[in-house]
Amino acid sequence: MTSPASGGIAFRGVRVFAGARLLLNVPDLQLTETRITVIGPNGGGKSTLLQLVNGLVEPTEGYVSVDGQDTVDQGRAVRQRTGFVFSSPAAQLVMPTPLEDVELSLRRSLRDTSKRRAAALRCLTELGIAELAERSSQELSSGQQQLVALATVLALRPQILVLDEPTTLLDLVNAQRFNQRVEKLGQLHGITTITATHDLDLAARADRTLLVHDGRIIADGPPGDVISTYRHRSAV
Ligand SMILES: Nc1ncnc2c1ncn2[C@@H]1O[C@H](COP(=O)(O)OP(=O)(O)OP(=O)(O)O)[C@@H](O)[C@H]1O
Repeated sequence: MTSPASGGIAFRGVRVFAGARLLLNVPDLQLTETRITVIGPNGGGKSTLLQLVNGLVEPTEGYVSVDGQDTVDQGRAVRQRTGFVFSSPAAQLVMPTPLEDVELSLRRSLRDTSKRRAAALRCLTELGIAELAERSSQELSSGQQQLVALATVLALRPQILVLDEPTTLLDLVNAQRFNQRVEKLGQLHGITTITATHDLDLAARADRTLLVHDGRIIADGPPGDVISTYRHRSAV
């Protein structure tokens, strides 16, 4: 077992500024649960919090570590084990077809092109989208694109998966399908997931939920309690 000081995701004395403006203030946070959800109003700081986990945002003060590795000093190592899925899949799909995008993710870990192609296909198959492999990515629906974006990240077998409002563009059926696949693969491969979401049903399916408001974590604990606090505060 890892020690509480180094295991999981740790924030110590973290403050993020944009100029003089304080965007996020997290004095002390240790995340060791498998499924974590982050909720809160627009502009509260959820994305900033998530992006600190893999060094996409650097703390102005303090530090963030993943299993003892500093997200700034050891950013590359952290990013190798921490996959990030954005709300807009277009940001993550750069190749003409899904198969080529997953192959691109694997270019460093698998040099042999035929093995790489086979691994990319396996990854698409695992997500139930093998039939999309050679379609034009631009012509896929948002839901299909979001699953392909997830495949490009999962291909690298991350230990931690950070999902920033991943189902915003999806209809109810596709959002449920996406969430079920993430959940199933998370359990299958022992992946920790941290998901920012406005979907409170999804937020409830977690071991721990954080409520972020005005750049601070104002509630933290079992999802039911934290969601009630959020609903209570948001009541108009
Ligand atoms: N690069 C940046 N420069 C300046 N301010 C920023 C930057 N990125 C975010 N902010 C500000 O930081 C605050 C937190 O934004 P953030 O995107 O983290 O919130 P959020 O909770 O994810 O919001 P939403 O639910 O709308 O996605 C906002 O006031 C936003 O305007």
